[in-house]
Amino acid sequence: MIGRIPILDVQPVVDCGRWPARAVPHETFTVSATVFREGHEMLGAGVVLRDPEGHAGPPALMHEVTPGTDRYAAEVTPSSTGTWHFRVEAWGDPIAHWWHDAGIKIPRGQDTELMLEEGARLFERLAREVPRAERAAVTSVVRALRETAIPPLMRFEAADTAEIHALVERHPLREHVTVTEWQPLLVQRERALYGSWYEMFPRSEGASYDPMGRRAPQSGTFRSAMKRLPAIAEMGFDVVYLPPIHPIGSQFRKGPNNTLHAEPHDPGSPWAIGSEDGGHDAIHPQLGGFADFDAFVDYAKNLGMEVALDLALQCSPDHPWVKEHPEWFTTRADGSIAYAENPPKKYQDIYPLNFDNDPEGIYAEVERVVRLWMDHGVRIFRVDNPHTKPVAFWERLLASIAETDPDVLFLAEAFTRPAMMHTLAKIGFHQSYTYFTWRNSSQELEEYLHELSGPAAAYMRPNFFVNTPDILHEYLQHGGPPAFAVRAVLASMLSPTWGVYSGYELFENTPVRPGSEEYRDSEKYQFRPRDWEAAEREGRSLAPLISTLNSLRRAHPALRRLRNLRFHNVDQPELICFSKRVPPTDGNAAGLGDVVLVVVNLNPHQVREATVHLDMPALGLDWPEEFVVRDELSGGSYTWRQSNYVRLDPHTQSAHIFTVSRGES
Ligand SMILES: O=P(O)(O)O[C@H]1O[C@H](CO)[C@@H](O[C@H]2O[C@H](CO)[C@@H](O)[C@H](O)[C@H]2O)[C@H](O)[C@H]1O
Repeated sequence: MIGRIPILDVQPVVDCGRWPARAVPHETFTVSATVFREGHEMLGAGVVLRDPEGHAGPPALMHEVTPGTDRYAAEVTPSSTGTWHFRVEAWGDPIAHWWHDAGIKIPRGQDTELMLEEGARLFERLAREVPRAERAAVTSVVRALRETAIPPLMRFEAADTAEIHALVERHPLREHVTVTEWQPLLVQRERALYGSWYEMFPRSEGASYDPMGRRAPQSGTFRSAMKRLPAIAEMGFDVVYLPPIHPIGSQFRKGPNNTLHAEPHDPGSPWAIGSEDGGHDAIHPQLGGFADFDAFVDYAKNLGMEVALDLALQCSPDHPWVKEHPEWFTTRADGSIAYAENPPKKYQDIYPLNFDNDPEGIYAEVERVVRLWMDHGVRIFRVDNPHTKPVAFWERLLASIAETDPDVLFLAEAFTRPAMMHTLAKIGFHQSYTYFTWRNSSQELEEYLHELSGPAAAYMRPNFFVNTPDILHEYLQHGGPPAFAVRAVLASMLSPTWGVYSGYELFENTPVRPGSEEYRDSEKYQFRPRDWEAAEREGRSLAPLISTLNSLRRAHPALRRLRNLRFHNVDQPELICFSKRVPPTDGNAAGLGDVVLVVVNLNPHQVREATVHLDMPALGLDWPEEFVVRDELSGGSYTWRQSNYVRLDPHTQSAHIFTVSRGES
């Protein structure tokens, strides 16, 4: 049944409530619904949040988003992790109705005494419902409405003050209260939404590699890779993500630059998991043992970082599962097993698992493997190609892990069609890789970010990697250091979670061949030691900018959110302008809260100038106001207004990152 006051189309509700909407603690989000009623009686609506212990808070009053649309909205903020619920309540609002009618009739002398007495009775009812401390204010309104010695308009005005409106807003007199179903809201730890990721191959750190091939290369180890961790922490990263660390197969091992022939000393792709040394539950002997891995994880933790591990469910032909469980693979008519593919890419060094041959056996083994790494301190998994495995498998695995360990997070690396990407997020993946690397123009970025920060943000959280070992976009290949700076600013300011694959800070930009997005001499197939210190010493490093970006993200709560992203108009297509704001939480209505405003020249070669036209309310400002912007990259301060001139030269500074205040410049 529809209910006394119709409430329709409640948002955010994911697939009719089949899966919960998501948030992190203290993340404010909007609940909206279409609410209306018969006739011209007035109504009120509110959102009630119920915490994981079952305590429901007072309704957050909803307001009509645009007059005449019947679409109401309120912002709510869960305070802790766990399974919350929310519902929308609507009610007839007789006092609002009386205010409206009395405000028209009394000044005109129509039904004056009748209207005043009806008002007095409504406030009498209200006096019985408000908390004791507020009662006196209400009864004084009742007395004033009945004070016949005073002119009627003054009696009405006594009931129409800002204080009384605020009191009624806090404690509305509600009739015909109608409620929706409780809708699920899963509140997960902050890192599910916000974090800075750094991808590194531990085998490259401390490796020796002679490009002339005179000496056999030597792998780095967890112990040598640990030496790199302080510099990563120094750049402000929160998560160190390691590609697979397991033994690597030798059959069909790939050689340098993805060739199909490997010399005996070639290390192979880390994603070709499994050899006689073990499979997904083992560590590559060249990296060290479990004690070394544990030491790496502990050291990262001491530096304030978490270690994320790759979960790539595939096997080299030498993986123990191939011998022990031949039924887990698809055998062809000639007895062979087809290699894996993600068309047009060919992975000749690995076999895919067939999840339908022994679903229970594979499930049990994968859960065992995941829990084993969890026991070694891994609380984040980057899942390789989840879209090539059954969705139901992931839903079961992620639910089972969440039941015992809700802090364990999974990032989906699924570059595929929207239906699959969105569904993986809905069924439990905490984060998703995105198409950010391929969105470079202002129009592409705005359209894509509208999608990600709009309704999809209720269940899908983007991770904006600027590059990966597989993706060196042509913008980086041809744009020089300014292109690297631009993309780092965009990723770190647009998305609460962003990531960098090592070498980015050294502006590595050589593709294996023209037109390819693969790196030349890719670390996927060979060791790649780098001289980080020399690069920094000689000013050939983006590390200082990355540190600044990450420290701004830590200092500004607005940057740790997604749903608060707003774009502003610029009269030059190669400039983009956007802002993020978190309003004040201390009730200081005059304060702006935390506001960051970013302007970027997307052209890495040429100066661009433009006028930026700001959406002032999005910044918490009135249209005619002047305000102060401080550029956190250059240190300069300017007085700005709604329209402002901007000039950005990629060879000196491609972006302004402004913090906004009403203070002095
Ligand atoms: O298929 P994607 O583009 O999403 O890439 C991911 O998965 C690949 C397969 O695991 C992985 O590819 C790398 O490992 C393969 C197996 O060893 C190898 O054949 C490929 O040449 C190598 O690129 C890719 O790195 C990963 O991001």
